[in-house]
Amino acid sequence: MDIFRVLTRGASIKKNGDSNKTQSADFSMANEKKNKKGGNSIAAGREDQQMTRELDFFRNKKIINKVENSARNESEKEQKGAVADEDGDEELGDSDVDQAGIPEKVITKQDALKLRKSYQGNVTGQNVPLPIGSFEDLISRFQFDKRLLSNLIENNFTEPTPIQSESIPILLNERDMIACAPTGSGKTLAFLIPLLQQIISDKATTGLKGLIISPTKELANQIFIECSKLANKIYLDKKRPLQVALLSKSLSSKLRNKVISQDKYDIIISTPLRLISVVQNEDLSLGKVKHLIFDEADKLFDKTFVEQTDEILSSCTDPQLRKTMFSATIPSNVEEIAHTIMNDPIRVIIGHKEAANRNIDQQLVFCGNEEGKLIAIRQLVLEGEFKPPVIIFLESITRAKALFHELLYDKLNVDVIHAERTQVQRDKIIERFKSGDLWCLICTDVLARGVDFKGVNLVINYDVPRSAQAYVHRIGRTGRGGRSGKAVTFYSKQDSLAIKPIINVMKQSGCEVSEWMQKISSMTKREKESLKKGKGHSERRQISTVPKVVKQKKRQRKEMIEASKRRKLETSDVELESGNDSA
Ligand SMILES: Nc1ncnc2c1ncn2[C@@H]1O[C@H](COP(=O)(O)OP(=O)(O)OP(=O)(O)O)[C@@H](O)[C@H]1O
Repeated sequence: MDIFRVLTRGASIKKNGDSNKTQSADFSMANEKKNKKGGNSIAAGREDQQMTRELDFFRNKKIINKVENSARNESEKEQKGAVADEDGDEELGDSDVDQAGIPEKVITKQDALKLRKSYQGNVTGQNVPLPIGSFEDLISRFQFDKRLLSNLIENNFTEPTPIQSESIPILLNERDMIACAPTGSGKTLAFLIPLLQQIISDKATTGLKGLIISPTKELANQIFIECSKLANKIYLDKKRPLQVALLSKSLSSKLRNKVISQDKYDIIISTPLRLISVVQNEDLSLGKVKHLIFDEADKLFDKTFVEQTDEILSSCTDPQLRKTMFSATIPSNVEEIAHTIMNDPIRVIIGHKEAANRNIDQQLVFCGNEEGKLIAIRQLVLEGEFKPPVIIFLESITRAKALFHELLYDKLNVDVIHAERTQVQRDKIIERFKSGDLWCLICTDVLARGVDFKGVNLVINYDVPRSAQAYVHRIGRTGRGGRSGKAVTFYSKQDSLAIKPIINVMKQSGCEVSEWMQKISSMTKREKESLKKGKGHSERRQISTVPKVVKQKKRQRKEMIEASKRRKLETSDVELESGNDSA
C-alpha cells in the first residue's frame, strides 16, 4: 500500500511552528550594581518583525513599561538609599507576588527560594547571587547594555527562562558554573547574554575574549547565528563593532594567510578539532580568552573529545579565565572532572538532573523485529500520528541510508544526514527542513544534540539509543521553547536490555509505563553486566521490506546466470582442446 504517496499529495505544513510561547516565570530581582544613568527606553522594533510584535503587543508593552518603571524606581531608590539586610542582601522595597504566590520581584533570599521552588531549581555553591526576575532588571543590577536589551526584545526574548534567571547573574558575577537544564529550555541564551555583556563591559581590551566550544558543526553554526542576532549593531567604540565569528574552514585559512588579524574577533565559536588545528599552527592565540564555555559539556568531556578539550583548556592561559559548562545531561563523572578544573563553581540544576523535557509525550512501541519497525512507521501514518516535521534517529550510517531508501521508495518527502554527507549537503538539508520543504529528516546521532528545529512534532527512535543521555538529547529535538512534542521509541526483542534506562527516564519525567513493559526490561545480574560492557545491542538485521519470494526469485536468477556462464566456459574449453588435438 502506497500510503506515503497519499501523505505527500499537495498538502502543506505550517512553516513557523505554532504560536505557543515559552512558559517562563515572570519575576523580579534584588539590587546589586546600580545603573547611574537610568532613563532607559526600548527602541522600536524592526520593520520585518512588525507582524510578530503586533501579535505580541501586550507582552512587549508590558516589558517596555517594566523597563521604564525600573528606571524610575532606580532614581527614587538612589534618593532614599538602599537598605542592606542581615545577610548583606540589599533591600529594594516590598516583594510583589503573583496570584500563585510566586514573587515577581526577587529581593530577599526567601523570594529566591520561592522562585526556585516554582521551577524546581537547585542552586548550590558559595555566595550564590540571587536570580533575576526579568531582563530589564539587569539594567539596575548590572548596568546592562541598552542595545543588547533592545536586541533581546527585537528577537522576542521578553522574559528569562529559569536557567537564564539563574545563570545570567552568576556569570555576570564572574563565577565558574556547571549548569544542567532540560533540552529546549534556553541554555544558549543563558550563556550568550552574560558573555556579550561582559565583552561590552571589557571594551578596553581588544582580541579574542570569549570562546564557545560545541561538539558539532551544526550546533556551532546555530550558536553563531544566535550570537550574531544579539550582537547586532553593538559597538565597542565608535568604529569598532562587537565581532563574532564561526571558526569555519575558510576563516581558518584566512587566519593562516594573515588575511584577517587574529585580534579581529571578540568571540569565536568552534568545534574542538578545528580550533586545535589553528592553535597548533599558531594562527590563533587563546592567551587572552577570559570566558570559556563548553556547550554540551558532557559530550566534550567524554572519551571522544576529552583529549581535545584538555588541549583547549591548556591553551587558554589567562589566569582570570572563567569556565562554564552547560548540558541537559551532566553525569557524575563529568561533574567530578568539572570540579578539578573549575574554581569554586556554582552548580545549577533545573528540574531533575538528566530528566527528559516534560513537554514531550514519550511512548515505547514494541515492533517484534526489524520488519516490524517499517510496519510501525506505516501504522503511524495510517493513524494520523506521523505529523511532519518528523525526525527519525538510527544508530549507524548504513542503517540511516537503508531506511532513507526504503522511505524514498514509499515516495515520502524525506532526506538523510550523517557524517558521510558533505557540509554543503548537510547545510542544505537543514535549511529545507527548517523552511518546511522537507518533512522528514533521517539522521544518526550527529543531530541528536543542541540543534534547534522549532516546530518538530515527532521524534522517532527507530533504533533504541545507547544510553539514557543519548535518549534525552534525541527526543529533546521536539518539545522545545515551551511547545509540546511527541517521541516514539521502537524496540524489538533484542532491545529488551537497552530499554531499561529509557524506561527510567520516562518514569522520572512523569510518563506512564505499563507494567508488562517494565517486566520485559527487567534484567538478570548477568544481563546487566553485559549491558554495562556495551553488549546490550547485538547485530541488527538489515532494513528491508522486500518480500522473501522476491528475494528468492532474485537469487535463483543470479544462480541461473552464473550456471549459464560456467557452461559456456566449459564448452569453449572443450572446443579448444579438440582443436588442439586436430592440429
Ligand atoms: N527567554 C526566552 N524567551 C523565548 N524563547 C526563548 C528564550 N530563550 C530561548 N528561547 C528559545 O527556546 C528555544 C530553545 O532554546 P535553546 O536552543 O537555547 O535550548 P537548549 O536548552 O540549549 O536545548 P538543548 O539542550 O537541546 O541544546 C530556542 O528556539 C530559543 O530561541
